[in-house]
Amino acid sequence: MPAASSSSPPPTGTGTRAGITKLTNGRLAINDALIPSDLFINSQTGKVIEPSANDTLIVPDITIDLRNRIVSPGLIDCQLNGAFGFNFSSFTSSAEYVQNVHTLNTKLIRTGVTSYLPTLTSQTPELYHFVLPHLGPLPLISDTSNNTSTNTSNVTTSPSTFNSSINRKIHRNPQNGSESLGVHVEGPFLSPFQHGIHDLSVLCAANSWKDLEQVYGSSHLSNGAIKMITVAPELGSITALIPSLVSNGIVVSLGHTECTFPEAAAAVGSGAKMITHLFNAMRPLHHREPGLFGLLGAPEEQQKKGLYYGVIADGIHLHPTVVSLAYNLRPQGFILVTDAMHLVGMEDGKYEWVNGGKTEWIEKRGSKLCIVEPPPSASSSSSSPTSSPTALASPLESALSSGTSLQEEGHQNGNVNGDGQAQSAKTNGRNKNGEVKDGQKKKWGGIAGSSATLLECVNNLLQWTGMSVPKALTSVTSTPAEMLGLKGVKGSLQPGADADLVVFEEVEVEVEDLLGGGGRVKRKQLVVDEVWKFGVRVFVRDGNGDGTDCFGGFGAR
Ligand SMILES: CC(=O)N[C@@H]1[C@@H](O)[C@H](O)[C@@H](COP(=O)(O)O)O[C@@H]1O
Repeated sequence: MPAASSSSPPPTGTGTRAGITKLTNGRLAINDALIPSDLFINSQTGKVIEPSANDTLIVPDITIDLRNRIVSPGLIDCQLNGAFGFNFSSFTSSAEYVQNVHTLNTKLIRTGVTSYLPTLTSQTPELYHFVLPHLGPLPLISDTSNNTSTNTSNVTTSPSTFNSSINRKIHRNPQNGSESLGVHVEGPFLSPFQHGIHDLSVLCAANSWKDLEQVYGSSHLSNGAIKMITVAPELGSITALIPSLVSNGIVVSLGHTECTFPEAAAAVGSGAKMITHLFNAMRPLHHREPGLFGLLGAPEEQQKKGLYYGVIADGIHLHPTVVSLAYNLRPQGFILVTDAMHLVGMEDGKYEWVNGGKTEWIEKRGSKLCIVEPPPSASSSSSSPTSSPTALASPLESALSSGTSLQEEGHQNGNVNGDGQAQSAKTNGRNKNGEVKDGQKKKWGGIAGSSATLLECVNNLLQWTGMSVPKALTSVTSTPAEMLGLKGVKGSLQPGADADLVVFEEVEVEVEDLLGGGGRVKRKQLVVDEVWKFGVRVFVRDGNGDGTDCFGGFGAR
């Protein structure tokens, strides 16, 4: 583990080095407050530590003056499809894939995101089987010394063979950059009437655990690789399968759905606790059939286990006042997510994307991403899966009482007439612009995820609402950690938590008062100055060094 080098100022403590750093003169973001306090961290254990043990004051190897800057737990993104040119659904070879994931991790951490859920839009079973072994809380390493996570041979074996051949170890290595907390599989058990830009041909319904195993591979449902699954609760028997998912440590999130309120409530009763990008890719709130939104109307005492919801505050997906409204529905469940695609950090232009069984194109114009027709030079090609994705038609079809294809008829209770009665999507499906919605046809021009970083979303929230910095930070630190069952481990500055930290400089800007009826207002914005992973400083913003070392080497001193 790296220790302070000779170029560091002399430690203020004495004795042998124990890998302890004292961050002093900082303001710690804890709950809703910024608390002036020292923070002690241990680079050997990678944890935040108590300033004293057995009544003996801990002697730090080094003390760093934070000059009144803000110390936050590292940010957590629960929905990240890719960034910096790489999408998690792009698989060529295992070696290349592992390298691409590593590169993404080392870049992502510079944005303040120290852990995240790599997210896969609806894909073919073959793709899940190939990529899931590489995306879990990795790196997984094998028992044999010459068979590391970068060894590609594992991946060509069946998932069960793969699982039994490895010894799961999580490297707490700061050099790995941002850390996967497990995969978020957003699909393919989603409504064809709220598919957004997901490929209709791979959507399906699950009627048994076997259907889930067929899609993801049985080992990935039980070995921690999958941490979250987004499902439409009205499809097939997925609601009955939620308890099994939960007992395997998987968070069930509801989204891309036409569900009614009773269907949503039944799913929560079965153990679902999250909503995927609230407002986007779901039927809008109807005052006589509130659908998924009805869950947020339940009194707090009925939400004993808590209900959480992701919100994309990129300035494209939702109007600022809708973000503010979403926050006020249940602040303790509000989680900012990016839903970012590989176009984050890229120039404007058209980029390929593996969408289910096809190669498609996304165009970036400014911060907006849209799915577009392929450029004339490119042909929309099949990704040549080794077995046909139509094999999934059987669970999908058997989900329908009439045996009618979902793509033809839609969810029978999925839409609501003027009296709030559920009715066929075919007769009443309308999009939010009031236009008749067609669940079957690809809508060129549809929003295709975001190109925002999580910090940009935090800064938007600060700018639009004027809420306090620590409050905004809980939506990307302690709240997602709690939702993932990692309270006190991630997203926390309490002793015992992983010392994943971001040091922020706070700047004040004057912006248009979007929610207050015009005029100009002063708002706080955050800039990443430093990032620490497992107690080791891995990034320092250019020109912002304080003379002490940046051990990880991802950023300038
Ligand atoms: C990666 C992904 O699937 N992202 C969804 C997208 O599918 C959907 O089209 C969009 C807008 O949804 P809306 O038109 O319902 O607001 O939201 C998200 O970007």
